[in-house]
Amino acid sequence: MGKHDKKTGKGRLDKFYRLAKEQGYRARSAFKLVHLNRKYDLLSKSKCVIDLCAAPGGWLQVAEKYMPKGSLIIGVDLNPIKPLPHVTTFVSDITTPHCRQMLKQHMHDWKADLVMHDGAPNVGSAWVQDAFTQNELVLQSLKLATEFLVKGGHFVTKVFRSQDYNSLMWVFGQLFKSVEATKPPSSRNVSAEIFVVCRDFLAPKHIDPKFLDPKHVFKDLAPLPTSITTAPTESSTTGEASIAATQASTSTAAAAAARLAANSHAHSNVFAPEKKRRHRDGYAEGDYTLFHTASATDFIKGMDPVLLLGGMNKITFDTEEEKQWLKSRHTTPDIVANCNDLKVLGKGDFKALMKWRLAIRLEIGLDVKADPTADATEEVAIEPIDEEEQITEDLKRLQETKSAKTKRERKRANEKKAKDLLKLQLNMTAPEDLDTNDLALKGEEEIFDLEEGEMEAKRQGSSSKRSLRDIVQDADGMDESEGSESESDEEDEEILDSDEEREMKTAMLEGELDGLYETYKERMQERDAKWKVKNERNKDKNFDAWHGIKENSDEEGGDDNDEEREEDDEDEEGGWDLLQNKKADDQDSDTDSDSDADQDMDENDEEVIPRKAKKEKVKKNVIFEQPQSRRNTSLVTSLQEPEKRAQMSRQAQLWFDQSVFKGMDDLAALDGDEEEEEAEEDEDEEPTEDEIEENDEDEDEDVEMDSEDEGSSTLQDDEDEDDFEIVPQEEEDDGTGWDVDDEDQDEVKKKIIKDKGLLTAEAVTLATSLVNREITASQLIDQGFNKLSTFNKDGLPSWFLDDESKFYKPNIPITKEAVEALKARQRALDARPIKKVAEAKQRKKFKAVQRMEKAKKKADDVMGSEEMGDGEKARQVRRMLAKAARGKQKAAEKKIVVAKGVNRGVKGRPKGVKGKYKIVDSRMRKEVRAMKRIKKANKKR
Ligand SMILES: C[S@@+](CC[C@H](N)C(=O)[O-])C[C@H]1O[C@@H](n2cnc3c(N)ncnc32)[C@H](O)[C@@H]1O
Repeated sequence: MGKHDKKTGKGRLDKFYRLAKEQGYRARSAFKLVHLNRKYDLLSKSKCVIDLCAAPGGWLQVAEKYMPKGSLIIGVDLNPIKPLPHVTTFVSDITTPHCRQMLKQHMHDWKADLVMHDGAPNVGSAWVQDAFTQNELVLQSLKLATEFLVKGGHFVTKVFRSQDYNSLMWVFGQLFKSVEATKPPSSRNVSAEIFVVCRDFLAPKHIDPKFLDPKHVFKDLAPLPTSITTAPTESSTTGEASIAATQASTSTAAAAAARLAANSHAHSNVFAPEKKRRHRDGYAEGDYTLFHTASATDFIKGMDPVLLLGGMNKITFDTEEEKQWLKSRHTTPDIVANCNDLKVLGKGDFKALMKWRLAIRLEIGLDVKADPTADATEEVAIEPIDEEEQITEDLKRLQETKSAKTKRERKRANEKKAKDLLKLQLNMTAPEDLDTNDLALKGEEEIFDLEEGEMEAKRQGSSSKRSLRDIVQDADGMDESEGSESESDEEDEEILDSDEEREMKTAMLEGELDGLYETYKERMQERDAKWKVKNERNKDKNFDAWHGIKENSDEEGGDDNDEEREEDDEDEEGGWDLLQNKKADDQDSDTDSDSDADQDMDENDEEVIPRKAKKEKVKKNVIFEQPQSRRNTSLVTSLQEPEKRAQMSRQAQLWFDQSVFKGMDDLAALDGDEEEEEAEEDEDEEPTEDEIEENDEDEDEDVEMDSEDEGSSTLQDDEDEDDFEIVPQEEEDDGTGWDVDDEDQDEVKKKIIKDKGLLTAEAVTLATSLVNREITASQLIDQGFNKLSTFNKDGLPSWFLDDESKFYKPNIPITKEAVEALKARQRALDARPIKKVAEAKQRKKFKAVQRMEKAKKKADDVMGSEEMGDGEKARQVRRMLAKAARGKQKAAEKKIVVAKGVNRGVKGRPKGVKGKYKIVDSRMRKEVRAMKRIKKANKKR
């Protein structure tokens, strides 16, 4: 623990500290005398100087330096002063007669021209000597000065500003002609010290001793106690003896406490010790010491330990009891050190002292440790409540928990739904993968029924992951079991296990899912124009230009196309259409039973429903509630509705579900022509029963049909049926196909490659390997026959095929070089605006031709001239042609240099300007600009 922080306040090692070091002074305070001497010229005329409180001898050094040679310089201090040349020093207390004696001895009846006093209670090692206050010291030094000063001599003293400062000044004024207080620049601002320079000692014959008696000069000065004791605390249980002792010192303690209380910094000194405070108000009244001690008893038993810590310098352990505390286990060496020097403590140290105080107080029984458990018991004491209140409380709590749980679950479900929807939109999942709950997105009826199904499935303890088909089947079973418990299990199994049933339901669900997928596609299409492009690309059955020639050869291609068509047909039949067919079959076969069932159903709504009839009813429930008029119609008709509805947006569904639209079966009728057409197209896409039959019959023929005819073949049928004039569509060709036998196709592709070059990295890679003979054409063709070229799409749903088309394609090797080459070309293309470049080129070319024409004419003239010789003519013509070929050189730009300031009027090339230049005057430039502005403004008018 250092006494001062070397970076702040008093401890700051400032420039005078360094200067003193540099100049060999023993203390930085030497500069104070240097400055005083500079101001008052005290030393040069002095032959004898007494320095009171001179250690370590800085002032003595200065005196020796500035005083005339052979002067008598005497220094006295409590501390010994290292010998200095031409300086006499001795150790003494200036307040004692010994000092006076010694001075007399050294002065040999001489009188001093200057008495200096720079004394202060020692803040270093001599704390014990701090019995004197600063001003007492001053008065003592003045006393010695009056004794040893010559008439007209000077007295310089250090004073600390306080309420007694004026008294001191008055006394000085009585004894000296001139008294001046000053603060030399070397005196730190943080210090309250000032220097009083008393010049021209009057040397009165008789000086009233009262002038130099502190008791009279400092009238209100109360004798300062060395120990300050505060009144005992109420809780204190000290013995009678200590009370008596305390009472004895009460008067002095009260005075001291009052002084301490006046010092408003005391508390802040403890709570924020890092903040150095100035004593702006000077010293507390009657307190002229800088060092205060307090006994440990005061601290431990006192009422305001913080005030004590903030105002005192030291805590002492003098009494027996206090010495016992030193032996306590709580009194660590740190605590002792802290007590020794309170002024240097930090917040942590003060805290530690306060803790220590508490511990000692507990030890000696001044305080009683509070029982935390007792307090706690008191705090948590709850008044008994009656049973009813208890129940209400419990219920409330339960409700809160339940609602929180429901909220959480709902939130989770919503999040899941949103995620699944997103997945579906991003094509990351198939509608099939969705939870039945997610079908809420597709239509109300479906939600209701399928959720019911799933719930029932759960109830029955079926496996957690079940397909929709299972759920629907279970739903069937459920209703049956609900409707008639008397039905035998065997019968149930008969129904559920029926292959026909299963197939039908599978087909139905697949149909639904296809429908949903179509809706999704439409939504995507609406939203994203790019999707359309992608979709169109995906429609390309050849995948890409590199699928091989299999699909493009006439024979194979024909087959393949037919296959595709068949696949398409089957796709169309798959799911929804298949379901329709099956249903039609069912209808044929089960007409009687169905009609019976229908009848039964109509008649006995509430009664036990016969098996078949119930089954039918369940089916309807699963799909959606139909209007009465439609109930008796076939399932084919009934299932068309959900698809149509599924194609509607959810908002539209809600809209048309309003009562106003009830009875309007054909919602398409409400839409515009466009939608009608769409509906018709849909119908086209979904062949009716008859069409399917016809298609089946014509299957063989179809297989043999050309690819060109294929598009129209089915359409032709439609045409017959629907009286539509179907314009056979040209086969879509984006030029990426690879039909080697097709002359025209080949031409088209060649043209594209010629115009645009190879457009894909795969193409460039393959072309490069062909050119470099790394692969032959036949090898390339052979590679076309791979597992990917026989992609069997039978029975695969369209969403799957769409998805597959993205990834199910041959992996054509791509080289880095090919990619780089393409990129470079693209960059080059991007870099130039093609049209403008072409135009510029043409212009350039045209001008060059014109120049050459001109040159030719001139050359003719030259050749025709008779004045020139052949050699000269040849030279002339060569030069002219060369000039024409070179074209007009751009005239070198002229630099405009504005001459400003001193450069105005300077002639010749300006500094640092190369090439052609023109010097202009700034005024001229301004004028020209102004003219232009005016011209422009006039034009506007
Ligand atoms: C700030 S120092 C003086 C520095 C000195 N002027 C110098 O330039 O080296 C104050 C000195 O006063 C001394 N002092 C304090 N009380 C004293 C006393 N009663 N008698 C003698 N010297 C005393 C201290 O010992 C201390 O050395």
